[in-house]
Amino acid sequence: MTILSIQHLNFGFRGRTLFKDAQMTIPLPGIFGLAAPAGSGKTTLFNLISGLLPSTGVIRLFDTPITPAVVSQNVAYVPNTDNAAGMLRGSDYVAFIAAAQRITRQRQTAVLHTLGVDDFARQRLSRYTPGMRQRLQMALVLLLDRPLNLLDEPLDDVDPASLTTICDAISQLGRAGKTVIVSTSQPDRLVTVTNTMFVFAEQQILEVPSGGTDDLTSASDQRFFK
Ligand SMILES: Nc1ncnc2c1ncn2[C@@H]1O[C@H](COP(=O)(O)OP(=O)(O)OP(=O)(O)O)[C@@H](O)[C@H]1O
Repeated sequence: MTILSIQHLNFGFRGRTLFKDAQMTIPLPGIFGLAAPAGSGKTTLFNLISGLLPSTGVIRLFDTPITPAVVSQNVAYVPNTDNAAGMLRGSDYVAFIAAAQRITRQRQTAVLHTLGVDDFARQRLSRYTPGMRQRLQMALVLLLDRPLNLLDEPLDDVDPASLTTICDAISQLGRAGKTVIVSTSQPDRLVTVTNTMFVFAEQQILEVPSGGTDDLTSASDQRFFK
C-alpha cells in the first residue's frame, strides 16, 4: 500500500505557478524532509495533501483519493501558524482535543511529560515561545497517533532544548511505523531525523536520495535558505 501518491499536480496563486505536472510518491513509511526556501510552496503542498486546497492533480493517501473522511482518519497536520486560541492554557487546549478524540487522561499525562510540556502546561498559549508552542503541537501529534503526519516547520526557530525534544518525538513516530513529512527552510536542522528530503525545483517535487543537506545545493537554490 502506497502511503502518498501525487500525480499531475498543477497549482499556483495569482498567475504564479508553484507546481506544474508535479509528482511525489512515498511508497513506504518513514521520516521525510521537505526542504525549500520561504515562500516556495511548502505550506501550500501540505494544504493540497490534506485537501484544504483544491488541485487539478490526483492525490491519493493509502491508495485512496483524498476526501475529508480519509484525511481526518489518517492525517495529523500541524500548520505553522500561531494558535488562535491564545487565551487558553496549554493544558485546556490539550484536554479539549483529547476529549474530542477520546484520548485517556493517562496517555495525555504521559505524552505531555515526554515532551516536557507539563512544565508550562498551565500557562496561556499567547505567552508561549516558538519552542513551547511546537512542543505542545508535537504532544498532540503523538496523542492523535495518525499514520501520516504533516509537520510545517516544527524545528525552524525553536530553542536548542526544544529542537532535541521535538527531533526525539519525530524519531519515536518513525520507530512506531508512522510516516512523517517535516518541512523546513533550515535543512541542517533535519539531519538528525532524516536524510531523505524532498525539494522543489522548476515547479517539480524532487526526492534527494541521501547524503543530507549537501545534495540540496545542486537540487535547489541554496542562496534562498536562511
Ligand atoms: N491564499 C493565498 N493567496 C495568494 N497567494 C498565496 C496564498 N497562500 C500562499 N500564497 C503564496 O504562495 C507562495 C507559497 O506560499 P507557501 O506559504 O506555501 O510557502 P512556504 O514555502 O510554506 O513559505 P514559508 O516558509 O514562508 O511558510 C507564496 O508566494 C505565497 O505568498
